[in-house]
Amino acid sequence: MFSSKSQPRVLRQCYRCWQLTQPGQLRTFKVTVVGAAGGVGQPLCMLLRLNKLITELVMHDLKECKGVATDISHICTQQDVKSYAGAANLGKAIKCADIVILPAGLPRKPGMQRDQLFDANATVVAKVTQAVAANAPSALFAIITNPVNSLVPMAAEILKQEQAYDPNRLFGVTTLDVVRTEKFVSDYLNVQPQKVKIPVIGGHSGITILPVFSQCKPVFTGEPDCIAAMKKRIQNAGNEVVKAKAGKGSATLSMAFAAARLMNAMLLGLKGEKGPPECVFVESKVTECPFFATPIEFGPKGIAQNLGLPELDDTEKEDLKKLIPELKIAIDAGVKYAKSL
Ligand SMILES: NC(=O)c1ccc[n+]([C@@H]2O[C@H](COP(=O)([O-])OP(=O)(O)OC[C@H]3O[C@@H](n4cnc5c(N)ncnc54)[C@H](O)[C@@H]3O)[C@@H](O)[C@H]2O)c1
Ligand SMILES: O=C(O)C[C@H](O)C(=O)O
Repeated sequence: MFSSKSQPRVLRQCYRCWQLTQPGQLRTFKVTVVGAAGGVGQPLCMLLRLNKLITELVMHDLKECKGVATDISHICTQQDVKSYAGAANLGKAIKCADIVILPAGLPRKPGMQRDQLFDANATVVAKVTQAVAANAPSALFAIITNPVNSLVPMAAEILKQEQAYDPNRLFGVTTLDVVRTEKFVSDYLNVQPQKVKIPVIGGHSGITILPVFSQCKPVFTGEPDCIAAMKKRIQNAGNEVVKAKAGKGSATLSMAFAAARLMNAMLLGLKGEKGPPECVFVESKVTECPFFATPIEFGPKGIAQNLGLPELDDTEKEDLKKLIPELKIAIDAGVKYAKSL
């Protein structure tokens, strides 16, 4: 185990535990990144080093990630950085984490669909889910690993089997779809991306990704043809990156940015502050799909409020009708797999 504060270890107690014993101290937060040595994991850890709400950043990977952790620990922000390698150390890495974020597993190669990753990545997510149930059942658990549409329902089922399921604490990360949409819309409208607010609902694959242009702020001024083209680009943006990387993986840096943004909203919620809502794939009753991404407000126990379906125009209602059967199939595949374990 690597620890940035490992000298002298005998005299030290965990900074987070020490802080919690101090009168008047605010809550501190431990975030564990599982898959931390990977393409998404490394830049995500770097961005999380900049988050003042995190007091302990723990990196875990099957591979040795001491080098990356040492490197990242030299960034001059106040945080304890630890790293663990190997399946045997997963429990220790996760123990008592406030948030576990999971970018572990295989990325796509050109020509692949996300659901073709299911066989390889279901095993990874299942193992990590069991470890979360055993070591950090109160943690918020955010899954980046693809296919999100199947692996999040699968994780929910495993958590139920382990009697550790709280639907307010399990999330599929779809923030990259929102980040992309904000960027493409801001370029079109010629405004700053930070000024654009637009919900992206549904799931995280093809037509299940539904950007709700009718609710865009500022108002999206494009004609229907332009909206259709932009919607298609958003739904295929993952492919755009996979193709451009030509066999060297899928989106990593933009994903890290998106996940760091989501982590900040969740941490603000945990701290009891009202952060910005973010669209996330969660257990849901807003449509016929048992899991669905809608804008979520975070609080001290995870989901504080699901803001539900935004108002939709006629085209968006049609798109919603089309996406539901596809999303249901993906959800069922995850649940079926979990039940077969
Ligand atoms: N939700 C999204 O929007 C989104 C965006 C980008 C990538 N992804 C997904 O994220 C995943 C990771 O992508 P990447 O580019 O970082 O891949 P990568 O291959 O670069 O990194 C994955 C890392 O996971 C580690 N790993 C594998 N199994 C593990 C286990 N059981 N425990 C701990 N670590 C383990 C590997 O050693 C590796 O370091 C992929 O499934 C990809 O499709 C999702
Ligand atoms: O496209 C992928 O496979 C990775 C990710 O889901 C993305 O949207 O970029």
